[in-house]
Amino acid sequence: MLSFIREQSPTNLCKLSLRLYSSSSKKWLSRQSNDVFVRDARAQQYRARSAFKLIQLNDKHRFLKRNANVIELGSSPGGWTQVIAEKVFKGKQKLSEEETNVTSKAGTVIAVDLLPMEPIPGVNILEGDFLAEPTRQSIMKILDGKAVDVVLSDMAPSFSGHHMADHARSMELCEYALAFATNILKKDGVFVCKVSHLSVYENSMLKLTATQFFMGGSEQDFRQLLRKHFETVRHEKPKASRKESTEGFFVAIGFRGQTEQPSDGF
Ligand SMILES: C[S@@+](CC[C@H](N)C(=O)[O-])C[C@H]1O[C@@H](n2cnc3c(N)ncnc32)[C@H](O)[C@@H]1O
Repeated sequence: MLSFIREQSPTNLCKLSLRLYSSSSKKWLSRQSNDVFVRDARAQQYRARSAFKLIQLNDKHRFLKRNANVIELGSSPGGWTQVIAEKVFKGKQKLSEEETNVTSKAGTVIAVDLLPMEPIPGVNILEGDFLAEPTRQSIMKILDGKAVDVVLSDMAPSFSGHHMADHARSMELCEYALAFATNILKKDGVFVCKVSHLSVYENSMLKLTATQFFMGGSEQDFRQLLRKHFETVRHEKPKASRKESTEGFFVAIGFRGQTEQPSDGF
């Protein structure tokens, strides 16, 4: 491959990259227009097709309940948050825009992301790094001592393109999220976390196709850790998660309760 690139003149390389670029953007456009979840997300006014991943996880495991206290990590642009708000505030009179960023008497939803996010009625949106102390302090302030029913993490690092490094960073975010969850969840609480699996790639002429996923050592260790804290641990790949995507989700149900002295979660 490298020798092929070296043999090309600068003009040829330019033409080649333009062809590749336009063919990959065409592919992306055609994938978007043929994707049933993209269409459904538009029809149902979800901000992202990812909303259906959470809908499918919840349809199977039923962890989002009316009036629950829910913390979502990695929430922007807000597809998951819309689903969470629908379930938690279900049956309540439609919350108005003014009720954004308030603590509801019954049911609190806190959505955290590095990126800004459009408001969702009833939801407390925190823009900040979940790993930073001030962000966690803001979460605790909003909770005001309330026990948490569900912690979800759809956090993903900015991908560097180096798969092993991206995988390691993604697992690190999972570990931080779990440490935090085990400090604030109530007994029998639920933790849902996205993981990015290692993959075996079929690499042909600048076409990268993930063909197989497997759990590396760090995911096995993480699953063991989840088993230590939760009664039931399931690995899920909802239909809405693209086959070629290396992502998967752990759903951990039945938090056994805090065993050690609570720390700040890290
Ligand atoms: C896949 S997106 C989330 C999509 C969202 N669940 C939805 O349905 O719209 C992953 C998000 O994780 C966020 N993220 C990554 N690291 C973070 C961190 N340390 N603190 C807060 N958010 C983080 C990113 O900014 C990004 O918006």
